[in-house]
Amino acid sequence: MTHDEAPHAADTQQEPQRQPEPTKAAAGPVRLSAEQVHKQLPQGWQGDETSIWRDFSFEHYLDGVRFAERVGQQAQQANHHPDILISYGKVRVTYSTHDAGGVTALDLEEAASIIDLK
Ligand SMILES: C[C@H](O)[C@H](O)[C@H]1CNC2=NC(N)=NC(=O)C2=N1
Repeated sequence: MTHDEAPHAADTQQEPQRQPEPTKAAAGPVRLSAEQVHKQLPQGWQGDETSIWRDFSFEHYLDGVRFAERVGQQAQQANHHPDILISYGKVRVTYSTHDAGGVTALDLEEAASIIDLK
């Protein structure tokens, strides 16, 4: 081997063994920013990056109870469960995605849909 054929340092370094990319677990719903939530709030809803909520008014207490039952049935179907506060003449429904620690598209979708249950 002549002098100018001496191996360069780079030639002797082994390429680092690239580790295979770990398979990513299925990504859960993505937590939205306060601005994203504000822009996408369905009509009648209010909230921030931690949760969204809406008050539904009822003439009779039991109408609110029955509405809450319908919301609960849909929540079970969707596997996405809001907090439901039943008061006299009013039901407050609050959505957040526990698994994401904030508001996600799931919350916005469910919120937009439950007006049809009134
Ligand atoms: C295991 C079960 O599917 C999860 O805990 C579901 C159930 N319902 C849920 N409801 C809400 N609001 N947020 C969640 O993250 C959630 N996760």
